[in-house]
Amino acid sequence: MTQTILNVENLSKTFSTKNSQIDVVRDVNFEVNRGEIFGFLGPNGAGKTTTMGMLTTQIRPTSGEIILAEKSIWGNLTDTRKRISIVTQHNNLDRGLTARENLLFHARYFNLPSDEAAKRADRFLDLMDLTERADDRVVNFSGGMAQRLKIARALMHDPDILFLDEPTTGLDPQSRVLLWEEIKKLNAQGTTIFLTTHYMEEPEQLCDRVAILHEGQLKALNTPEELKKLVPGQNVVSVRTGDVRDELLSEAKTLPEVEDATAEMGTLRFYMKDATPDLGELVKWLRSQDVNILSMNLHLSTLNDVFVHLTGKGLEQR
Ligand SMILES: Nc1ncnc2c1ncn2[C@@H]1O[C@H](COP(=O)(O)OP(=O)(O)OP(=O)(O)O)[C@@H](O)[C@H]1O
Repeated sequence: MTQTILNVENLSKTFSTKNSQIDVVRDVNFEVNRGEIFGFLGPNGAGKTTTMGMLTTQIRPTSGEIILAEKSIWGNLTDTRKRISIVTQHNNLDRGLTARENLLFHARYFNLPSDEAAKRADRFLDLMDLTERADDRVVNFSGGMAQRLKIARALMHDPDILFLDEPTTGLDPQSRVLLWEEIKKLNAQGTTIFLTTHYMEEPEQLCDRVAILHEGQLKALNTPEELKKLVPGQNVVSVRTGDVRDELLSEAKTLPEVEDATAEMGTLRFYMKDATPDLGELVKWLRSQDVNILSMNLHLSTLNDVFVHLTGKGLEQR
């Protein structure tokens, strides 16, 4: 049976600056199930880090409630902080210590007996593929290794839920894929994971469910497969062109094969009705409209298409 570990109810955060107030998170509601990988997807500035800050007791909400395992997170902060763990975007490892020393130091902070700490350090170094580098100083680690070590450290006190803030930002593609594999392994061993990301591939690869955040509001929440069904036709033709005129878009929407059309940053997107659309007809029409086609591709809908469909903007766009 599905068990809820985290309930977020009517969560809002307004920051006050000198001249104005900014509503960064606006009445957000969701639940995270025990054992799942829950993704929080949105472009830069959507409010993901602020939400994570509230879920991990680092930022006080303006209003709303956060319940972890049936208790308000604000009731007993020491207890809450034992039950959660967060891996932030900053490299806050002690670079002068070895990988293993970083883990043992963290364990001391949580008062773990030293034999238990040593066992756990071995286990998590192994899980994160760092055993061979366990006694090397962190100063020599690559970005991917440092990120894996931060996750190993976060596991040392056996949290109920692990928060990962944009875990693969700044990593090269190979390290990103490796980290995805480590996260999957970790989840297969029972760890509940909440992760924020602005990469659409990440939740497609990793997450059981994904919440889509735009300008502080939750736009949709479901499995990646169900979210993709929100895109009409589920087949998308993207045409990159320098020139996207308003009248072009409204005419595109009336084409017989086209269910819907959007434009963002010099790219026209045609949501096709048919699974095997006649691209020749589309090209003919684009030429008749004097559209300069820089590139064109047909793909099954992605989470970026879902985002564009819901917000009119791409994930790369603010
Ligand atoms: N302490 C603060 N005071 C004022 N504004 C803030 C503060 N913290 C964040 N913001 C603003 O809130 C908005 C959302 O920021 P947040 O970092 O939560 O977004 P994000 O989705 O995590 O994006 P990113 O990936 O860029 O971190 C941004 O416009 C940011 O400038």
